[in-house]
Amino acid sequence: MGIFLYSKQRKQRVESCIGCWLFRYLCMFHQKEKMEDGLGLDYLGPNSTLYSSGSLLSLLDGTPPFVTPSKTGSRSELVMFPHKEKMEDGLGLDCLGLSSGLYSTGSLLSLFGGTPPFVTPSKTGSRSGTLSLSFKYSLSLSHRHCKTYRYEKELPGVDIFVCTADPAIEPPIMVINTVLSVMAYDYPPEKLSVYLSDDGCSDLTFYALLEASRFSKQWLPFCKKFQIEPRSPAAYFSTISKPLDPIEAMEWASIKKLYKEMKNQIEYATSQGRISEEIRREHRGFFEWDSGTTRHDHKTILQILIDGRDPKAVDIEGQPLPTLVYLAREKRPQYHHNYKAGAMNALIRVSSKISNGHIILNVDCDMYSNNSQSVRDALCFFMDEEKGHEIAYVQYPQNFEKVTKNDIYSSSLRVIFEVGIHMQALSRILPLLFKSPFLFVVKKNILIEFIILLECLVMKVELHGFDGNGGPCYVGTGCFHKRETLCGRKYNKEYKGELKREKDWKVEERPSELVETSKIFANCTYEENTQWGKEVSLSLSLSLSLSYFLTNFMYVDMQMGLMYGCLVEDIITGLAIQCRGWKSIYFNPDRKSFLGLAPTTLLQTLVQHKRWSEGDFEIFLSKYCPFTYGYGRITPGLQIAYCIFFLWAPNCLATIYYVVVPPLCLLKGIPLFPRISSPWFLPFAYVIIAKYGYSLGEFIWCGGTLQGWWNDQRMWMFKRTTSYLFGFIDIILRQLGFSKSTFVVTAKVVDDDVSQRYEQEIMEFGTSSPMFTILATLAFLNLFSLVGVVKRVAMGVEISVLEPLALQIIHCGLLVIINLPVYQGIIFRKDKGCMPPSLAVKTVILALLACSLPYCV
Ligand SMILES: O=c1ccn([C@@H]2O[C@H](COP(=O)(O)OP(=O)(O)O[C@H]3O[C@H](CO)[C@@H](O)[C@H](O)[C@H]3O)[C@@H](O)[C@H]2O)c(=O)[nH]1
Ligand SMILES: [Mn+2]
Repeated sequence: MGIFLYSKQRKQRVESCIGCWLFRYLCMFHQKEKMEDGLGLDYLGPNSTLYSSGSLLSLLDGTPPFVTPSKTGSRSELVMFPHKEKMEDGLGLDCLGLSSGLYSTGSLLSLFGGTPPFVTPSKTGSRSGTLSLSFKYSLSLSHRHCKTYRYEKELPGVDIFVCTADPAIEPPIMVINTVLSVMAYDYPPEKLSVYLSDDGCSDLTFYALLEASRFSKQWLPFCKKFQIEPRSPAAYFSTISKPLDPIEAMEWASIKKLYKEMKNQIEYATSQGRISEEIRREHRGFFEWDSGTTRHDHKTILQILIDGRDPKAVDIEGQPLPTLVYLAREKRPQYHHNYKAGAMNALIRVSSKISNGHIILNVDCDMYSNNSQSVRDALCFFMDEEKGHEIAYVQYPQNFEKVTKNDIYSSSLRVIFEVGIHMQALSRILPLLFKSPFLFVVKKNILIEFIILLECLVMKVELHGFDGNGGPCYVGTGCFHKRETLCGRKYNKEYKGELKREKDWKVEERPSELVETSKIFANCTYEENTQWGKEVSLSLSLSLSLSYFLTNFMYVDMQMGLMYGCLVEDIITGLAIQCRGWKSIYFNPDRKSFLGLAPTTLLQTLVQHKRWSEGDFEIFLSKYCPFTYGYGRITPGLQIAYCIFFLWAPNCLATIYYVVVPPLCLLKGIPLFPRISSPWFLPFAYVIIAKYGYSLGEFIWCGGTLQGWWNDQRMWMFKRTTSYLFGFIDIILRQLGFSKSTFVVTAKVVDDDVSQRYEQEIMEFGTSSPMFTILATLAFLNLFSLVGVVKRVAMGVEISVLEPLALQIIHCGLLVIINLPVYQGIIFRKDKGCMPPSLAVKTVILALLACSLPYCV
């Protein structure tokens, strides 16, 4: 065991716990190869990859043959060509409106004034050499337009589910901003339905949604008329200042005023904690809340606030509005509500009666849409005539707004989601490079090869790595699903998926009848003796023969909706879908599609990670372990990829060892590592430098700062010694039948002074928590150990005596430096975010006790 096992590494891979560097590199190369031969990543994220390289290379001279990486021949044959053909004949990406997505990804298009021949890779490029640009453009334009028209009509219905759980920690004004942003998608409104699931069953949230339904009549036409982005009013008004155009400016001012009024009213009601009688009388929906209604005990409340079928449901310009529905599913103390998974399943059923959209988008209430094209972009994958039928879901990354520069809590999950901002930088530098004498030395295409290789390397960060092996996991928000795959359908080669099918969805019932008949689907008893949320455990052979028997039948895998009993319902559901043979897509365009709120206090972050690591590890120990359940169903690469997350929790053991044992041994003078003069020191030094160099390089490539990386290292250590430890213990206790898991909803509001400290990147403690007790005790333990060494030196102990302990001293010193914010929080700070004094006393005593341990044995 070496110090290199000391787990401060950022990617939390399996090997950090078991020392399997080899394993890691096998895993990496596997992913890399996938990307290079193009079977994986590029297909699954064609635009992010191809067009980013496209935009870069176009700057050189726009020669498209270089756009496709050379090794992707096989990929191109397999996948890109269908896309390409579609782009050329206008059936695919462009006609669905992805072209605008391409503009926003900074693609070639923007450089050539939208001239399509340059959008597509190699074959088109050579053609464009033979045909004149304008001739081809005018040809494709006419061709394209009629196909666009045809596709527009074929667009499927899309149901959007927004989940909220508690008006106190998820303020209604934030929730409706998310709702408004998704209502304003650039998509035919008659095919769009937005559902808000309120697990808090709060009339405050209902009131906010009612206000939003009124405001949408002005907001939606405004968004569409001026093509604004983002379409969450709060985000729009906080980022975009008054437009210069006088007409737009006037409308801007009036709609801003309207928004402010609405916001004030909602916030006033929220601060009062109740709805006034006057407002109550405005809508009969409020009468559903009677004196007996409590959050955990109430009947189903379902209200269709905008009925898309109603010809009178139009905005101020007479254009139809999307359907808008409020749902608080029934809750009874004797029935487990299964948290978000339960809410989603109720939504799936209720929506199947009301609008039955073929595609379902799921967003958390704190994640607004930042890109009005996202629906059309996602549909390009589903509607692809060659490969679309294989795809179960399209996952966008989770991006966060208001993350501070150095991301003190490391909440942006940069390496997990990021594609590599370096592309933008490179695209600026390269043209200069090519103009330089450097060109004479290195041949242009060799350099291009090199860049592409570099790109492959950098893009190989976690979700992109998944993408190379069959598709990303489902991460709970910003994900488009095919309804039927979410309802348990198994992939079947013969089935080509009929997106048009539900276009004919007609509901004849009157609105009040429709509400009554749909309500039943959200009742507690509805799921009794059904497959919702569960999977019937059949013996393997039986299930195999059944599957065989039912191949042409509909739902084979005996499980419907999101799965219950797991804290990360999203991950396990995605895994189950992939195991049913489906592919998924990771799509990460330059213009972020969704922006959410990251936790802004240390405790929130640690609690969130406890839930994640606990849920993930639980899957690993369950029958859904990717290595056993996934065997033969998903690729080995994907099995390994899942385990990057699933083994977060047990990682705590290695870290705790390295934070506790070396300082204790140092106190007693027991050397644990080789001397600096010994040749055995070299492998240690190599691994430490290589590991941290790699991690730092990766972080910077992904757009982070040096300080950000250091913060990230600290957060990994904190998470591993607290969140993962608690998650690990909870799982063990649960296996033994001692405890039950609970979903602790992350708070989305903090006091002003807390958010001020967050902006100043000052670490927030403020309360007593067992997690802080551990952090502070470990920090003091290392400090005391280091002080012990300094004392020995001061007392005249020769340096040579300490030489065998050199690595341990450095290790301890680094831990002290990384823990500086903890000491500050205990000793130097006096603000409200400091550590409570009682905690300080307790942890110092604990650390002293620990320090005395080596002397007792
Ligand atoms: O009983 C519940 C609990 C939560 N939620 C909603 O679930 C979402 C996620 O909750 P949050 O506290 O924000 O958790 P996060 O850790 O930020 O969420 C991530 O991780 C979760 C799994 O742990 C996924 O469900 C989420 O989609 C994913 O964004 C929120 O919209 C909640 O309103 C419910 O609807 N009902
Ligand atoms: Mn969240």
